Amino acid sequence: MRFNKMAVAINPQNHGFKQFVRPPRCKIPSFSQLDYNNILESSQTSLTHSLHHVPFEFSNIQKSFSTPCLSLSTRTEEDIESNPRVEIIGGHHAPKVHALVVEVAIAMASGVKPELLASGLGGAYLFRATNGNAIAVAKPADEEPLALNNPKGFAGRMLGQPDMKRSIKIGETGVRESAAYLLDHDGFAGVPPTTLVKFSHVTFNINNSQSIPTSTYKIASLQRFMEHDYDAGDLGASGFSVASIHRVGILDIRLLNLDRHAGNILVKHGKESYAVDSAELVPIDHGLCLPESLDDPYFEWLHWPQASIPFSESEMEYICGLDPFKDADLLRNELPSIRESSIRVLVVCTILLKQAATSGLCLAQIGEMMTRKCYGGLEEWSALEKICFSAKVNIESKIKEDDQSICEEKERSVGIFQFDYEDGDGSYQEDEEADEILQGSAITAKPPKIPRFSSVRSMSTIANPSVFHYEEECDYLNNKFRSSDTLIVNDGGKEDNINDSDSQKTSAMLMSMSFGTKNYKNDGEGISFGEMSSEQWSLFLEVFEKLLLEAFEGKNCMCLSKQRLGSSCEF
Ligand SMILES: Nc1ncnc2c1ncn2[C@@H]1O[C@H](COP(=O)(O)OP(=O)(O)OP(=O)(O)O)[C@@H](O)[C@H]1O
Repeated sequence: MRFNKMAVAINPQNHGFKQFVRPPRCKIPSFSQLDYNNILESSQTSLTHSLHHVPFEFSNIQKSFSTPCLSLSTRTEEDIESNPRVEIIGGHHAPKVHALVVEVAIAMASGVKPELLASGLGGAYLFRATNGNAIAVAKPADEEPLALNNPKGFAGRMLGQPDMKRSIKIGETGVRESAAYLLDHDGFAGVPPTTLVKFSHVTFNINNSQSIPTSTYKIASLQRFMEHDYDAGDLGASGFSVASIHRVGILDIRLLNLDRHAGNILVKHGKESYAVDSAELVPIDHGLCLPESLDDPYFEWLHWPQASIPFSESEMEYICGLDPFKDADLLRNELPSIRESSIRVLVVCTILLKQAATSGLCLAQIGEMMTRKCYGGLEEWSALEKICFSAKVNIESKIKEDDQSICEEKERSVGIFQFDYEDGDGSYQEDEEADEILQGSAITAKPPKIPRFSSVRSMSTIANPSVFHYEEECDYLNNKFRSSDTLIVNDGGKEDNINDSDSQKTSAMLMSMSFGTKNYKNDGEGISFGEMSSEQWSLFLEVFEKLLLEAFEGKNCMCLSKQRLGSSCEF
């Protein structure tokens, strides 16, 4: 097929592609003259890019050679229904993705079939144009590593079950690929155009063993194919520029990338061949970004010397310009299937990046703060996790105090049982005494009682987290949660034992800590933020930012970079 015989027209009324009938002797612009991107982006088309919507003029393709969809006039509805199709289903407003989808649609219309790529653990397929040039890489959700239809022998789990990482569910990596591209503002890190699509009637892998009826469509990520010479694993890092590594690292920190191994950085040499610094790095494979809880990231660049060089002025400008709340809204609008818990991880990590960079930390130091350590087979929480845990405990105690005040207020206003709590002078008794009264009392209906936290810690801790101490707070919580006979009466009057579910988990978590060294051991569950109400979330962020500031005190990037680089390393 010669592309200069093809024309694309947009119908502004329905924002879709309109069948295009060329008037006689009308000049058709050549493919190169068509500014694909501008036409497609300005149309704001967000509808199906199905083949029967894409108009073609095929001058040199024989009908017998092509797929039925090429003959617009003779197609029946049935033909059209079974034609291969591709449509965008997430990230509609990302730049350059409409053009990509159209190119793939055209290729499919020409009978091109996706080719399974050998590398990677998941099903990744290459789409080529009819001239053989690679256009895009598609990764169907049900062919991810461990998923049902994985073509490389790593199948078995149902969609929605935990992926290779517990904090990401199977079948949900494609949406993360699309998110990474959306969040890579102005192509800062160079993530190739990526979108979430639905392929219908396209031949991908189906494992025969499954008894479930097969569907005619697959959800997949679709990414622009990037020409490259190697991946970073084939080369030493010394040929990469500081800037190119920083850009990838900044993205990984914001997105808490759990999978930045060297194979996920493509390397393209500059025109002036193999000169140092001329290599362009292209980050791919962002399926394990934005976990639903804090997790252990993998940053290949962490020990590359370039990561210890301070951020440049322009990098600082980019970092300072990041707005985590705008980014969160962008994801909510463009990719509604991304869970709030993942969006909150993005917010936390972006705040960390911004504060750390303004405090003078370099990429390696920030990456280290986010990475768990392993001692003798035991995993220790990362510094970021410790700070988040601390902020969570801090706000939990405030929330419980608030709940308690509400309960007390209720009691006062109802006016019953009040005598049980009051001293002779009418003042309220301290926790222990009140507990004794409650447990020993013969009253049938117990008033609501929530475990209290030290009143001394109350609001002042929230207002000034610097007075918060892990040991004090955690010892207190441990003691509280250890007493199995403590009861809560919730609003509905139903009794719950405090030793179940969340409280038990919290208790176990607290018990597993070594307070002397603050070597908090990880119990496998990451810290998550999804369960917080919006008020709790705002409060959490307030405390988190204050604790972060404290953590950065005394750290100096330059000292560390000297240590790391020695004297022979120059960039
Ligand atoms: N945008 C792209 N441009 C060029 N090549 C690509 C692109 N995306 C993927 N590839 C190629 O396809 C291979 C598999 O892709 P990818 O790493 O994304 O798949 P995966 O199954 O998620 O891999 P992994 O096992 O690392 O999780 C890559 O190693 C790379 O060679």
